[in-house]
Amino acid sequence: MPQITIGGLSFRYLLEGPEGAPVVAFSNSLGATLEMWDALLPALGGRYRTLRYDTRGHGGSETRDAPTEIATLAQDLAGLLNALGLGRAHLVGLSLGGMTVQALASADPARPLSATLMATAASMPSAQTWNERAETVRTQGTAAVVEATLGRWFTAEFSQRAPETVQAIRDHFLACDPAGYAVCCGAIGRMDLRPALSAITAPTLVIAGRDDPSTPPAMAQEICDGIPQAELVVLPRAAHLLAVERAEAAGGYLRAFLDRNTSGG
Ligand SMILES: O=C(O)CC1=CCC(=O)O1
Repeated sequence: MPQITIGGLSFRYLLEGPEGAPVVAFSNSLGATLEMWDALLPALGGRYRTLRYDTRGHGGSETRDAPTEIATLAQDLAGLLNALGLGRAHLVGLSLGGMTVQALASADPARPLSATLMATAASMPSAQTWNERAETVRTQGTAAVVEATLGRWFTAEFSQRAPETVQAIRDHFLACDPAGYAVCCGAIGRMDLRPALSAITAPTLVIAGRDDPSTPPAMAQEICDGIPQAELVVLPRAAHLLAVERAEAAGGYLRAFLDRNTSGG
């Protein structure tokens, strides 16, 4: 898979789809990789050029083991789009990826053609909780938190029905660099994007999972309340990693939203 250097760090990415088509860029959640979008992408029907990448410190992307903010993750995404000559794009992120998209869309409102924020939040309690999780992972690896994490990411029903899918996500999570994971925990703990939400002028779709214990629908509602042009969808039978668990449904809402916000769509 290709690598590209942004700000002195090497990032793993995947650019697919017809050249010249509108670009849709995808940003992954904490402890996942660009493969988390595999099941959702077919819903876009080959109409879009899709860019996926591993967030710094995840999968095949490097990180610096130093305090890092969500704004820095947003600069990574902007730098990647610029380096690939892609410019404006529809931005899609889940959880940490959704925080990255909120930060980029508020810092540079002209950048997104639209923003889709899945299972995410503008602030997450509490800094202490995130620091404790970071410390656990630094000292014991991601294995120490994998069971609890998968319990938040998937409903019990889905874990029983799709064990191979869950296993693939588990494998990526276990392979995540502990420092990369911990650095992002610190960024989430310090994050407060709420004052910046009103700067987002792009059409915005917020998708929440009704059964998501990590970023429940109330957090999605808070985002919607802060963004002038936001619409909310709450998916039933969906825990946190709804782009995997409800790939078809989430992909269907995304596709309809993108089509509505693409000229000629
Ligand atoms: O790890 C979790 O359960 C919740 C989470 C917060 C940010 C993210 O990407 O995942």
